[in-house]
Amino acid sequence: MNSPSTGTKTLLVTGGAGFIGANFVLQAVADGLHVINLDKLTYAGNLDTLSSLKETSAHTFVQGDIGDRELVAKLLAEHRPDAIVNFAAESHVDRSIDGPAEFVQTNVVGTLGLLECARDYWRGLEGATRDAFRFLHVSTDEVYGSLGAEGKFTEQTPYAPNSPYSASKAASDHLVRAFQHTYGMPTLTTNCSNNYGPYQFPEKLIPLIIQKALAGEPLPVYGDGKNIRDWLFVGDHCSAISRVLEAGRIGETYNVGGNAERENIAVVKTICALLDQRRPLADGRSRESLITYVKDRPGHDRRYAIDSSKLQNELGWRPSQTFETGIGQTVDWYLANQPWSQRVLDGSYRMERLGS
Ligand SMILES: NC(=O)c1ccc[n+]([C@@H]2O[C@H](COP(=O)([O-])OP(=O)(O)OC[C@H]3O[C@@H](n4cnc5c(N)ncnc54)[C@H](O)[C@@H]3O)[C@@H](O)[C@H]2O)c1
Repeated sequence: MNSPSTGTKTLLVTGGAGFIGANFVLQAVADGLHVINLDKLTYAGNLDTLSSLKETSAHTFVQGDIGDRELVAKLLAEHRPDAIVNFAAESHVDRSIDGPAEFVQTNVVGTLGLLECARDYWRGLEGATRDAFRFLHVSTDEVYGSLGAEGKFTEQTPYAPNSPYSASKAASDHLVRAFQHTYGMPTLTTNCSNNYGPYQFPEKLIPLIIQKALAGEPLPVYGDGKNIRDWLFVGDHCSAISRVLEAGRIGETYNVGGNAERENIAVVKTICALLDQRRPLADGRSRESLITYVKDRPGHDRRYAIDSSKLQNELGWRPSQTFETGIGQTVDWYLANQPWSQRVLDGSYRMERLGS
C-alpha cells in the first residue's frame, strides 16, 4: 500500500525469480516501486538474476508457493500491496508433456489459492485503496491454440489449448475471469506471445540455441523448422504489463505481441549468423552447419500470431524493439553473461534431453 511517508507503491509479484518476472521486478524497482517477490525457486527460479537488488529495501524476496494460503495471507496482511502481479507458473511445454500434474498444481490450484487470498484481502480494503487495487494475471497466447497460414489471435478468439501447459494456463485465465464476474474482484489478464531476452532459462528455443551454438554443439530444431512464433522482447512485455496495470479496464484481457512472426528455422539461422560475426568458432565452421532436425514435439502448434491492437489503441503501448534489434541485444547479453548461464544450468534440467 502507498507508504504514508514516501507515497511509494507496493506490488506483490509472484514468480519474480523466473525469466519474465525477474525482468519485471528489476524494472519495477528501478521505477521506484516496492516489490515483495514470492517465488518457490523451482529449477526455473534463480536469485542470481536479482543479485543487484541485494542491498535495497525496495525488494523483499520470500521463498514460497503461491498455493500456500497461510503464507500468502500473511504476506498480504503484512505488506498491504496495491496490486498483485502473477507470473508464477510452470512454463515449459515439453515438461508439461512429460509431467502435466505439476502444471495443474501450480498453474491451476496454485492460482486458485492466490486468487482466494487476494479476494479476501481486497474485500478488507477500504475507500480509494480498495478502488485502486488490481490483480494482474500474466498469461500466454498459447491458450488460443494453433493458427493456419492466415489470421491472428484477438481477445475474441475462442480458447483451444493444445498442450497440458496451455490447458493449465487457460484454466487459470478462466478462474481469474470468474473471480471478476462472481466476486467483482478487479482483475486484468494479459496474453502474450513468445518472449526472449536476458535471464531466460536455457531450455527455451532462443537461449538453448545460443548456448549450444556457442559450444559448437548440434542445434536441435523440431520437425521441419517451419513452426511460426510471434516474438516479443521481454522488456517490451514488462512495459505492456506496467501499462495494463496502470490503465487497463477492470475485467479485460489484453493481447501482447511484437508483430514479429518468424519460422523457428529463421530464428535459429539469425542466431547462427550473429554468433559467427561476433564469436566465430575456432575451427572455422559456420554455425548453420550445426543445425540438426529432430523428431517433432507431439501436438506441436504450427503457428501463433497475435493482434495487440487493443493494447496499442486503448492504452498507447508500443514495443520498443524490433526482432532484429532485440535478438542482437539478447545474443550480446548471453555472450557477456556466460557465467550466469552456466550457474543456472548447474544441477538442473539436462540440456541433452532438450535436444533429443
Ligand atoms: N516465456 C514466455 O515466452 C511467456 C509468454 C507469455 C506468457 N508467459 C507467462 O509468463 C509467466 C512467466 O513466464 P517465464 O517464462 O518467466 O517462466 P519461468 O519458468 O522462467 O519462471 C517461473 C517462475 O515461477 C516460479 N514458480 C513456479 N511455481 C511456483 C509456485 N507454485 N509458487 C511460486 N513460484 C513458483 C519459478 O520458481 C520461476 O521463478 C508464466 O505465467 C508464463 O505462463 C510466458
